[in-house]
Amino acid sequence: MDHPISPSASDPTPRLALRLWREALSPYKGRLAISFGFMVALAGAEFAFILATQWIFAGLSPTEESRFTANAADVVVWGPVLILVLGLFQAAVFYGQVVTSQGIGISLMRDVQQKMYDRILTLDLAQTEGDGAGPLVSRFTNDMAVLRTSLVRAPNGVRDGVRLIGIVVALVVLDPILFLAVLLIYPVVGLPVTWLGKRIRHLGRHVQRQIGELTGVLTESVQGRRMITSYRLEDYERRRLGEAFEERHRLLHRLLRINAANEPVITVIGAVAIAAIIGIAAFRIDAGLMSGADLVAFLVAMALLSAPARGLGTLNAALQEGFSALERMFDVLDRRPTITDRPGARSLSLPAGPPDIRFEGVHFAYREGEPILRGIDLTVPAGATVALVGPSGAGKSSLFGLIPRLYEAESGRILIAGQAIDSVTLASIRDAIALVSQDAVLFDDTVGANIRFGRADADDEALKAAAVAAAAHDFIEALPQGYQTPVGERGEKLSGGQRQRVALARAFLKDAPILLLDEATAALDAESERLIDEALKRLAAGRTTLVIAHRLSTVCDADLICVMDRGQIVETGTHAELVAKGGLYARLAALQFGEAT
Ligand SMILES: Nc1ncnc2c1ncn2[C@@H]1O[C@H](COP(=O)(O)OP(=O)(O)OP(=O)(O)O)[C@@H](O)[C@H]1O
Repeated sequence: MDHPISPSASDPTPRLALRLWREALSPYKGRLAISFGFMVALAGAEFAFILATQWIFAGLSPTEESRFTANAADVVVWGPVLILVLGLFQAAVFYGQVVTSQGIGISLMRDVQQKMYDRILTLDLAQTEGDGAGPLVSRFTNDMAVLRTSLVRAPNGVRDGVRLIGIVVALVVLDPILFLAVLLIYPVVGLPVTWLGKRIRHLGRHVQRQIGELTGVLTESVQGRRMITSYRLEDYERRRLGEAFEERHRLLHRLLRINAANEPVITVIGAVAIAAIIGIAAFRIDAGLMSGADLVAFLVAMALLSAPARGLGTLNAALQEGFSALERMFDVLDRRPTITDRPGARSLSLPAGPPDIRFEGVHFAYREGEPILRGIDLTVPAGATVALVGPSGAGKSSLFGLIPRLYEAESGRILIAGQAIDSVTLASIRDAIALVSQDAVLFDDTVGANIRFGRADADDEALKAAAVAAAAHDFIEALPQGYQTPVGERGEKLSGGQRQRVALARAFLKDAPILLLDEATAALDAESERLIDEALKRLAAGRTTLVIAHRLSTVCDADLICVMDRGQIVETGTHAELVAKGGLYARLAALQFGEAT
């Protein structure tokens, strides 16, 4: 696996942002431009709103001669209209901005999801199975959720930035000197708020930790009732728990006081700031450098400033979280499969009849140093049925997995019709193999669709013929919607035996020359067992079949039985030969098939 993007000492954010742009955002250039246009329009509307208040208040200020100034008549008519129009315009661009920019986020998520899934489909099984599956699924669930939050907040942050610029320009236009004064005042009055915020977070963590400790003590104490009662430790425990309850009470009270102080402190600070502004403004108005209307507009602008300023304050945290989720998602996109077609690989060329399969000195391990298959030599003659038996963990399923190249052998060769499987294309090998596994994997679709996975272009006649051959047609016809009946998640609406027959029908439809059959271990009722047995016989006829056998009837019918133990083939022969030999098979058969042997 290569990981070009890995956490490093240097800040990965610029690199991630660049990559996000190149691989995900650039197709949305047009929509991004529109969305930015809306943001600028919104900022413009706010700017206009501030100046409109100034114009209105300038018009409505009483003068000595009359109750209104000269342009009052205009203001009385047009003031309300202007505010209304600006409000409507703001509402419309706000809506447009949210829909376009968050719409881009939603589309981007779909793209990344699709890309990740496409990548996963190409990966080796080893990279996605077992331990690998959980983290991969979490890329789609947890990381996607985090990314979604960021994708909502990032455009809001840009919008807040643009709005802030508009408001600051308005403040400068109204009175640059007063604006400078605000710039100096704000950091000073802002300090207590920051300090309070830190205290609240600190205390909050403390409370969380104490709750954890208390839970531990409580659990210990409640579970230890037997001990407490028999040793009469009640008083000791009451004191011990009492101290913990008291500590919690004390912490919660502190948190309460500090939380309760938060709002009042903000109010006081706001009052101090506004008082300072009014104080300074009073001097400037008195000196004729500023009008009362300027001051009103200035205060309106200050009020408008707080929302975008708060939004920008929390933007960074949201972005950082989003980027780390994105990094983990890119990591999936950067993975590469190791089992691939060799350059210039040709299709497997198949003989007219079924092909033979040969294993030559095959060694295999999932992890280095833990060999699973150790020197497998095995020939499955063309058209024959070979049964694999052996204790659990012997390596039977692993041997199966090597044939369609789900996993790669460490050494040795596997040949189909004389061609090494790693020299031909993956698609042609997988086309030549029908796999019927014991868990009979069905997807949440109709019965018909599940069979058709065998061969997508099969017509209804072929579909029905396959179902008949698999002894599935009758039960399917009896379902409420016949072939159109949904099977439910993992085929839960069908019985175990029915699921297996659907899986068999799929293999009939695929009509591949090689059959890999992993028999069900779960017991079926006698009727299902008989139907499946007969279907299997029909399916194996004229194909080269390798079967992991769990049933007596299968081993008795096999041309050859290979007994595996700890990664090796330890015995081969027919059922009768192996029973007579009295080795591992004889013991296994006695255990597994009981008196039947
Ligand atoms: N995907 C995997 N990753 C790592 N180890 C695995 C994996 N699959 C199987 N193994 C290990 O390989 C060994 C052989 O397993 P395998 O499934 O091939 O045996 P089996 O003979 O088919 O057993 P069973 O009849 O129980 O299915 C076991 O020790 C198992 O734990």
